[in-house]
Amino acid sequence: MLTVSNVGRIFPGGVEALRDTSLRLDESDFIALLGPSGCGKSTLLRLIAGLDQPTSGRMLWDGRPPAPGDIGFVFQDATLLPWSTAEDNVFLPLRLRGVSRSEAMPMVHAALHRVGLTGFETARPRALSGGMRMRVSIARALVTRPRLLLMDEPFAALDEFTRHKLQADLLDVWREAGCTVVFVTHSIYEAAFLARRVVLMTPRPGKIAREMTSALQPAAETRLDPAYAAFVAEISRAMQAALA
Ligand SMILES: Nc1ncnc2c1ncn2[C@@H]1O[C@H](COP(=O)(O)OP(=O)(O)OP(=O)(O)O)[C@@H](O)[C@H]1O
Repeated sequence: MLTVSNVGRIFPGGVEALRDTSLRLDESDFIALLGPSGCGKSTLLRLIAGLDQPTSGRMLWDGRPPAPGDIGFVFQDATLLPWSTAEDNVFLPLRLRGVSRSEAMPMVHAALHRVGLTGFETARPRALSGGMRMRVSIARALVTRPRLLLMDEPFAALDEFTRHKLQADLLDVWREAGCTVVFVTHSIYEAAFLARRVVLMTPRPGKIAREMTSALQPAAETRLDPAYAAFVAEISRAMQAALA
């Protein structure tokens, strides 16, 4: 889908956020960008989204470059419009593209259903829990049927129980939607649970230290699988070595 080729990003003022970074994104892949604060994860995600341009290197899309709606973005904060209902928040990206309300509603309701929010269409954000607000945010990103879903620490502010539930549900959503996911996280446990490929990044300057492939079949019960514990240990060792 996308080849990131020897990309660097130096910000005005001289901070080298990314150096010589290469990464391939395939159709239907699930990639975690894992590393400590400041290693350039968000910078790389913004470059993939086209929200920022590299200082050096190239981003090469296979076939046509993404059109509006081909990329969905989910942030740590759900960033919902507080005065709008769940339905209207999910409608927003379609409304901005000129889709009428009557044409959009079946798609909006399908997206809300996909994240388990049927029955909450007319609820406003303040009436929803943190996990439910994040579900609305994911539905809003899915409603345009993106080929690529970019997620920047979306579950970091949630409690552990809610986080585990959303992680398991995200795997179902990913399988159903068939899109490619790039998921930024600080958590080794989260990366090991979700991703097919875990990309380890290190700071100063931000770069990719190593890429690891998962042998797990991701599912809710994966957390109890000794192979999951072994993968977590393997990533921890690799991260320690990369940061040494
Ligand atoms: N717009 C900017 N201008 C200057 N420096 C920046 C800018 N954005 C990011 N940086 C710097 O680039 C480096 C990488 O930042 P980035 O946010 O990509 O890291 P990160 O791995 O996502 O960190 P975190 O996990 O804390 O979000 C950091 O040193 C950061 O301070």
